[in-house]
Amino acid sequence: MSREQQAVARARKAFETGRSRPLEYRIIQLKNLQRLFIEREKDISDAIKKDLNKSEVGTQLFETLGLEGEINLAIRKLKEWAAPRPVEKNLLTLSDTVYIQPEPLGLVLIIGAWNYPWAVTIQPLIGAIAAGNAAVVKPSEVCVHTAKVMEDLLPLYIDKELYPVVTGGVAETQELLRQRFDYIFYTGNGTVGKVIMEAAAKHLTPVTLELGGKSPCYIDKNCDISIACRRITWGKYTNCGQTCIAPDYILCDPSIQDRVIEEVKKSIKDFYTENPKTCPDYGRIINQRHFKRIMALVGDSTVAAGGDGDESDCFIAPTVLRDVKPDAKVMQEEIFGPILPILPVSGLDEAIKFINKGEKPLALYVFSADEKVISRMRDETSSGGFLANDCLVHFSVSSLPFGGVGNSGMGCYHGKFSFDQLSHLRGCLIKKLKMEGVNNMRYPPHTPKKLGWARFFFLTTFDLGWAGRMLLLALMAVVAAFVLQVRETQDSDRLRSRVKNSYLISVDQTQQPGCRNSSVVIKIKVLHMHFIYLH
Ligand SMILES: NC(=O)c1ccc[n+]([C@@H]2O[C@H](COP(=O)([O-])OP(=O)(O)OC[C@H]3O[C@@H](n4cnc5c(N)ncnc54)[C@H](O)[C@@H]3O)[C@@H](O)[C@H]2O)c1
Ligand SMILES: CC(C)=CCC/C(C)=C/CC/C(C)=C/C=O
Repeated sequence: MSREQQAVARARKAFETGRSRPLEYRIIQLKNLQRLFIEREKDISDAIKKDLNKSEVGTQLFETLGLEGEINLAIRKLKEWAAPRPVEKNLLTLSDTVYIQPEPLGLVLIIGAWNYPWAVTIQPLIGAIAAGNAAVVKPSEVCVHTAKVMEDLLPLYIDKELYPVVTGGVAETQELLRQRFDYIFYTGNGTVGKVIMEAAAKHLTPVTLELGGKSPCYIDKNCDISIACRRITWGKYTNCGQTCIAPDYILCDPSIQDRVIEEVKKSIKDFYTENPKTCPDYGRIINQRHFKRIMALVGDSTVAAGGDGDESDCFIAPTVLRDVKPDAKVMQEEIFGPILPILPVSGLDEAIKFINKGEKPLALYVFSADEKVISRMRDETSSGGFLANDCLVHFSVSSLPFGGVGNSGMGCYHGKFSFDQLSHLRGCLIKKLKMEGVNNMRYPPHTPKKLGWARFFFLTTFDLGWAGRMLLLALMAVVAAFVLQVRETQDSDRLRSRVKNSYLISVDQTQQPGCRNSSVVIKIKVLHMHFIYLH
């Protein structure tokens, strides 16, 4: 058996023991993971410094802080998320117990990317643990030092059989992909995303694909350009542009292009000093392959700021390109580096048209003081996430689903969305072996009269509204009081047992059953009614 097969087999066996299921066990694992981030902060940031030249504070701000928040949330909410979720009922199931019971999927494969190696690998793991699964964790081999730290540290803190770390590159990942999983959660580029989906299809394994793409950023004339550019500069050059939701390019009116360039340059200086190369908060390109790829994108456009690089140090200066044409090299792929092209457009209409010609992006940014501009941009385009007047911060909001649409991915996570994504939401209906008469309408022989009853029971909906619900509650209270009184005052055992067990809905229809639009009078004689949920 290969190393990958062994890890998968062990994790599957551990899942089958059932120990990942109790909520207490999940919470212990989450707390242990929390402890890892507190106790091993230095190991984590030293490795990321070597991989991506992120500062210690930067690593906490962009990677571990969010993870700690997600762990806290999962611990606090787990009981609520994992509890049965009562649902509305129809007439036919009024006396049944009807609910959604989240259950673990089984064994999950998590394949992480290199650009935020902890955030994008451990955040799905938090969801997998919370949902009661086992999970094989495959960090990106591109972050050599971080992958090693993850491989060394995770088994010291969390159940190493349930949540093994498998390191390696393409060959190892493909060996993993030949195994059977119950879910695959992949973060990375779309080309590999297709490889993942193909492998998953062989076992009918469902997938989440967290991909990337070109996230547009429209700056309206009607906005505070200085503030807009400060926020865009932060969103673009954080982690040297290697952020899945970084604003990829700017669309703006030609009349504000010069001002935008000046303001971006000013913010670059404010954030990263006159010499970003020596600034501890300015990152590096992950490797020389990506360095060459990014530098080659600049060639056929006009540089307005930066443009220089040092291959030996994987340094590329924060760069702005002006008057960029849609067919320029930099517009043909996700940049994933510190290059910010500006494409002049005549206004909102042209910006929307341009965005809609491309693939659906992971994020879409609009800067405007005009709410109508923001609404039009939102309503006339599609993207994984949508932000007005800021960049990136939606990633930090656990109550928002994070994920792509179309070419930018499928599925979503964060907070409860991670829990739901990695759970099976099992529909449950618990009936009693009583009231068999009600079922006659569905048993042969099928007749038009029975169909009429079935129509009524299936199609009648309770759209009571707030006042109606209050009225029904009051009615139930009266009924309950009546039942109690009956129980107290009637001595007869015979009568008492009849009251306890009877539950009758009698229906008088003013027209023949089977006719549409029949007006219906329902007389409810309820003596023992069990509502799990009254929405
Ligand atoms: N949506 C998100 O949340 C998100 C987050 C981070 C990055 N991204 C996107 O990821 C991309 C950058 O990541 P990347 O793809 O360069 O990361 P990467 O090279 O680290 O690859 C990601 C994972 O895929 C595996 N892999 C690579 N080639 C493979 C193959 N041929 N077969 C099987 N597995 C293979 C790697 O081992 C790695 O674990 C960008 O497009 C970025 O936008 C998206
Ligand atoms: C610090 C605040 C407010 C937000 C963090 C935004 C950010 C840069 C998150 C990282 C997003 C991420 C993992 C992207 C993947 O490529």
